[in-house]
Amino acid sequence: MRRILWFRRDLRVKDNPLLSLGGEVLPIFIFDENILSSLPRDDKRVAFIFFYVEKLKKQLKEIGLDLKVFYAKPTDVFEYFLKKGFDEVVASGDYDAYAKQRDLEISHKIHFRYIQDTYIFRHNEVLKDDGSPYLVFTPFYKKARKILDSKNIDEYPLKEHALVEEEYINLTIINENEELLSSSLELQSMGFKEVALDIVEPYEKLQIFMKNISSYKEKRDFLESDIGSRLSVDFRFGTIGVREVLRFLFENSHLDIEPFIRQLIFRDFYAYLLFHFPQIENENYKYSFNGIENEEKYRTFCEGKTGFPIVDAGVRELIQTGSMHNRVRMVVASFFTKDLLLPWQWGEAFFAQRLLDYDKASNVLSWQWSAGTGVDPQPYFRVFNPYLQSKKFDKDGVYIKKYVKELKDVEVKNLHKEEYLLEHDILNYPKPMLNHKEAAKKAIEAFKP
Ligand SMILES: Cc1cc2nc3c(=O)[nH]c(=O)nc-3n(C[C@H](O)[C@H](O)[C@H](O)COP(=O)(O)OP(=O)(O)OC[C@H]3O[C@@H](n4cnc5c(N)ncnc54)[C@H](O)[C@@H]3O)c2cc1C
Repeated sequence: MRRILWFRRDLRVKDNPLLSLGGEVLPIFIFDENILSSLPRDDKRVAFIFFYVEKLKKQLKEIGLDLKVFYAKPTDVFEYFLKKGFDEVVASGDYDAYAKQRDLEISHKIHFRYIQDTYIFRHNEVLKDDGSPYLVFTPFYKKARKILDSKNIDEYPLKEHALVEEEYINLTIINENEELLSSSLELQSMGFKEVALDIVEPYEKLQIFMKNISSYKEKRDFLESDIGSRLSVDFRFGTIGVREVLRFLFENSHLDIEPFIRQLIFRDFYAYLLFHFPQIENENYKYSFNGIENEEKYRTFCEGKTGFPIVDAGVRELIQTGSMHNRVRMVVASFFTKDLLLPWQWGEAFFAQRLLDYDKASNVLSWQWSAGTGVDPQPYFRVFNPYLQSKKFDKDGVYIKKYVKELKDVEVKNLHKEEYLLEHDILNYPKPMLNHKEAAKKAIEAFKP
């Protein structure tokens, strides 16, 4: 068997099912021109992926293999391989519409084999007794948890492979005339800039996180302590496998690991819903109301100048770091869809452009959850009060003051008070752009089925 091993969301050697097949192989990674061409030249994700692609190449060399790296449209890459006598291409699944269509087109050229890696469960592994997909998380979680007790965490053994002869040193570019060009393997060859990244290796994150895992449930929402694992970006690009994390957790089962396992299963649930209900990528699952387009409100939000401290801090954190605390994502998405009544798709796209851990399933489903329009959403009449949220989860205003410097001299208690913010001028910081109570009332009316 001659196989192309297509690394995509699994940028690692350890416990990678791609490397458990054996035979003659050509490992590849494609910087997808269709996706990259619209990104800013200093996109942090491209730099992050590049860092791990180089690392993967090194790791593969250590086991006698290598990685051929392309900057091209994936269909052009497989066109190139057509005459080279490969039996199949193997890759782990990707559930969003673009990825599915891309894989379908490639499967018309070469036999395409999916393997399970990105998620804990296959899309058809956790079903109701009548064979239909679950629509509510808790029963999904209960069934998934039973399966997990007996399987899905074993490590894939690394097999012996023979490396297909190819040129591996350089970056292979396929241009618009389908010509193959060779360039040095660096970000600049694709037109991107080096970006300073604060990369912490996933194993190190896991070690740090395990020290706090017992207080994860109780403290994960609090912004100052911020004790989350920060592994979302690693799950996104497979720089650590979810099976490995689960094995590690089970080895520490004397600690309170369940709340964290629940979140991992949540991630699976969202991908599962996107697989079974692909239309939710763009459309509401529930209720027809879909926000009111308003460019001006949108711009104010994107600049982090709504006058709502917790919302502005979240937006600015995202712009500066490529991340946002989970609790703040929930507050921001609620504010966006309910207070501002903007279409959730706009907010989803705003996050998509900036989140380092951007994942179509988690992002779309979370935005639809916040808007109350998703498969298993919060009730449409639940509107987060941004002031109460910040009072509870950022009591001392540490998070807010970190990202909204204009508020550094404001007394902490006033950061959480609408009347104060509406009535006082704060140098260089706007007044709240709306009254929350009135906005919440309007939202409930608008979303009411
Ligand atoms: C509006 C909105 C948009 C979001 N967009 C994304 C996204 O694009 N990519 C993404 O990975 N997560 C997204 N999330 C979920 C969550 O905010 C992040 O996974 C989390 O903040 C990552 O931090 P962590 O790794 O420290 O998480 P931890 O608290 O350590 O959780 C462990 C892992 O569980 C998973 N997880 C945790 N919470 C959720 C959740 N609510 N939904 C799905 N998976 C979860 C993640 O893979 C995470 O790494 C979004 C949440 C909201 C409310």
